[in-house]
Amino acid sequence: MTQRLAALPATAAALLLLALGLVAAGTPSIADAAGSALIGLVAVGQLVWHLRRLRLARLLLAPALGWLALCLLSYLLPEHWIAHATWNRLAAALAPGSHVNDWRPPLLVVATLTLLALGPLTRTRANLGAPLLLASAALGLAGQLLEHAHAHTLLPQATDGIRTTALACLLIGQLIDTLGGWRATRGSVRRALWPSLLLALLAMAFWHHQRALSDHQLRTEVEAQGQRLADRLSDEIGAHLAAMQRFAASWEWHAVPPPDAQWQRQAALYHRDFGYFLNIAFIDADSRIRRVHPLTALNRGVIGTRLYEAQPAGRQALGHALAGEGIGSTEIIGLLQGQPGIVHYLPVRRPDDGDVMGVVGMVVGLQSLADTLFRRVDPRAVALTLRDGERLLAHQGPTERQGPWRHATTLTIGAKALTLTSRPTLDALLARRSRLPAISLTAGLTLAYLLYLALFARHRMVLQHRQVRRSNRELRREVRSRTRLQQEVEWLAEHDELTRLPNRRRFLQVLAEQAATRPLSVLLCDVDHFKLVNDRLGHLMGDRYLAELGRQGQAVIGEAGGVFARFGGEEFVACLPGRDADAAAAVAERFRARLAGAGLTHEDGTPITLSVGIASLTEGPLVEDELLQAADDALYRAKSRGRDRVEIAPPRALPCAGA
Ligand SMILES: Nc1nc2c(ncn2[C@@H]2O[C@H](COP(=O)(O)OP(=O)(O)OP(=O)(O)O)[C@@H](O)[C@H]2O)c(=O)[nH]1
Repeated sequence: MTQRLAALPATAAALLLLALGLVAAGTPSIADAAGSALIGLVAVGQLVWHLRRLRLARLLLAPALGWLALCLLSYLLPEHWIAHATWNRLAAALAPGSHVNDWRPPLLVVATLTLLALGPLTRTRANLGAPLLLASAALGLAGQLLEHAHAHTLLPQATDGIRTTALACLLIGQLIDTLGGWRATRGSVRRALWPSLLLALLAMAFWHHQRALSDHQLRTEVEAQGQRLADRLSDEIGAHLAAMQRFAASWEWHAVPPPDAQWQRQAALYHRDFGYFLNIAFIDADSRIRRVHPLTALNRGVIGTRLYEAQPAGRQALGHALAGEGIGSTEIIGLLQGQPGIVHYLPVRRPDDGDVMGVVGMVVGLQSLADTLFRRVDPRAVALTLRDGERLLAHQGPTERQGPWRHATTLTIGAKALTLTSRPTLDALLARRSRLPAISLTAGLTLAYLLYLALFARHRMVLQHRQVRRSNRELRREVRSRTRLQQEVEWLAEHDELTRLPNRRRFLQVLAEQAATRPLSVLLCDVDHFKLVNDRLGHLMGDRYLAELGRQGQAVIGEAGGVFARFGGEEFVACLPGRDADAAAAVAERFRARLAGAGLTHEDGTPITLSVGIASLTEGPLVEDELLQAADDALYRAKSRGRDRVEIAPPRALPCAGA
């Protein structure tokens, strides 16, 4: 309860931060709003979870997880399965003009949020992997903080400070709330967490390395592609210079000015092949324009114009060519066609004396040249610019959502060095970007999660097995002690504890077992004046006497093949199967004699004596009570006749068969 309350402020702080961030941004971009909404959804889900409205929390977190799953898929699925453009179309359907990157946070943020959203769904249960999810989320967050040092990557993985802090608040809230729940299984959590966390860390390090490698490769490709493009354009420029020279050389055998029809025909061919030759003119030695192609209304007006006066910017280049010093090229000048361009002047010499009889003027429109050169490049994938220093001469492709890398190279047109810059668009780069790092990260984190589950379950099983073994051992010990007790109880039920002889009950069983044995004698023995022993020597000594008496009797009766038992008090009984009365009397006498020598004496030194009554059965059925009664009667007689003697019950006193 206390933990739950302590977790609430952290989660509430996350929501507050997000709200403040949105308010401070004024009109936030779709990316900002979507990122905050996603974190906010998880935060509200977690807040409700802290309040233990688990069902509602699940309802709130499910859409967030669905959104995150889509983001993850957009990072993982190969381009030929779902193209980057398709994801962009999906994004545009959600909000016109938006792109997939507006709706999906960086991969590391997606991973952290997914792990945080899964936390409440596992409900703090260590056996469902909650500790690893939280620890991996912490790793993801740490990765985002470190990511600020790697801003040169294609897509930085860190989100802004407010959202990163909000994520940290969510993490702290969850940690406070869940820590207590793992106390019961902390041993297993510790065992499972470290190896799997190490695997998660390795997955992140591997992802980072792979991403840097793949970005480096992509960047190298961009540079190579830019260089290939520059080479192609240089070739094209080389081709048009050669064509210009061929064209100028073809007029050396003609009159001045060349015949107009022929001029128009020849120039038209070049104009068709090199569309950026906006005008092709023949200028005589007096710098007057004599022929021009195409014959547009504008061009008709310039025929006869003296270029020295009409075009001061080109005077030097024209003079250079007319003086026979080679091709003269102007600086970049504004053309009548409304675009920047260069005019090349190529001298036409008389074949006999080599004098310059005129020049061919080629007006190259730089925008048209760029259009021709750029035509082979997809304007959606690469933005191209042609610059003269800072001055933009031509541009093709988008100006927004450009990738972070550009390739610049120098193109020389005549004497002019221009800069050609190619910059692939972000979407083109993302479409070409390898999915392998994202797959590595996702697979690594999943493996770490599975490893955690396996190690945790294994450790729990080991503990349970240990517990079962301990219980088994205790159970076996209990069974042994109960068996011992049972045996003792059983023994006590049939024996006398003091003398360790069979008791009355056992004796009666033994007697019953001998029911068919004839002759069968029973001896009832009673210690004489035993009360005196107790009174004078004490009960303890009386007990010792009884125990010794038992041993002596057991020895004598056992020797005779009988059973000796304690009948009660100081009374003993013996059963002698196969012995008649006389044989039993002889055994009784042996017992008395042995007792006399056993050293058991009264206080005055007189030996302890014994009175014995014997009853024998030679025929007929055994009736135990009657046989014992007869022996008791005989004992009584022995007592009354002075004790320390053996008396035999008269045979007639015994029951007869059928009597
Ligand atoms: N120490 C001890 N005394 C016992 C035990 N069982 C019975 N006695 C005693 O045995 C004595 C029996 O006394 P009595 O029955 O009066 O007989 P007696 O003194 O032996 O005299 P007679 O049998 O008539 O010769 C009593 O004092 C009992 O207390 C026992 O287990 N231990």
